[in-house]
Amino acid sequence: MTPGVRPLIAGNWKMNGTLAEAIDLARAVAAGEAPGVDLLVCPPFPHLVPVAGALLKSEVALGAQDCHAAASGAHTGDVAAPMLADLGARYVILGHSERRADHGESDAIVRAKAEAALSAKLVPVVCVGESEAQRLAGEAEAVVATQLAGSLPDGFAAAGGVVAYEPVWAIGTGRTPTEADIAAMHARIRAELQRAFGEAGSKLRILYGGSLKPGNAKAILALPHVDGGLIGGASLKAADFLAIATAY
Ligand SMILES: O=C[C@H](O)COP(=O)(O)O
Repeated sequence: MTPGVRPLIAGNWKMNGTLAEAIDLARAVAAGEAPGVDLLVCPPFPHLVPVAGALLKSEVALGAQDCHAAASGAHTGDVAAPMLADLGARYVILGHSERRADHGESDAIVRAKAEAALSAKLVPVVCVGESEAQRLAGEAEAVVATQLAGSLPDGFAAAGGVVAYEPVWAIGTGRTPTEADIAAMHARIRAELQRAFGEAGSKLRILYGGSLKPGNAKAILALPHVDGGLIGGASLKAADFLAIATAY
């Protein structure tokens, strides 16, 4: 963790669950307690409105998993950032490796989407991370630095933007980098944020994502510059999600 920075524990529900399951999950998370920690859940688009309703009387924030770079227009099947803000979302995940892979999202596209999010007063959660081949080649930090340089827009720091480091090979696999490797990468991301945004970059939240579970959360979340987590699989069980959130 970074001294003086309030941790963020975010659940990325990806493309999972029925509507009834989403509402039950949201209610269970809302009923939990994680003192000193910000909680965020990011359901699939069709579940955003009912989940917003389930979270109404709680402190748990709502986020989406993507937005379009344009504020409106002829983009069949897409969702604009102002629409998300309108229904109560406060955050939007952008540039997740699954979107980079499934939809060919480049750093430039992610940056354009982040600009749209900022314009709509949404906090972007910009994901970066290397492939296994890149890590084995010793390129992990350089790859992530390039992604950050290409993906983060002006105004990112002023809006309290969030970076999520997610090694692609650790997502949904049960594998994680060593604690030393996570700490080294988060230190590098911190240095890049400070280079880009000056002092404001010192306090931006840097999340770790990739097979974060109740069993490894305490050790990983205690590392320097790890200011929370972006959680996939384990966020689909309220007990596991809350166990991670209370691991500090
Ligand atoms: O956005 C979340 C990440 O992709 C991590 O997913 P995971 O916790 O299932 O490995």
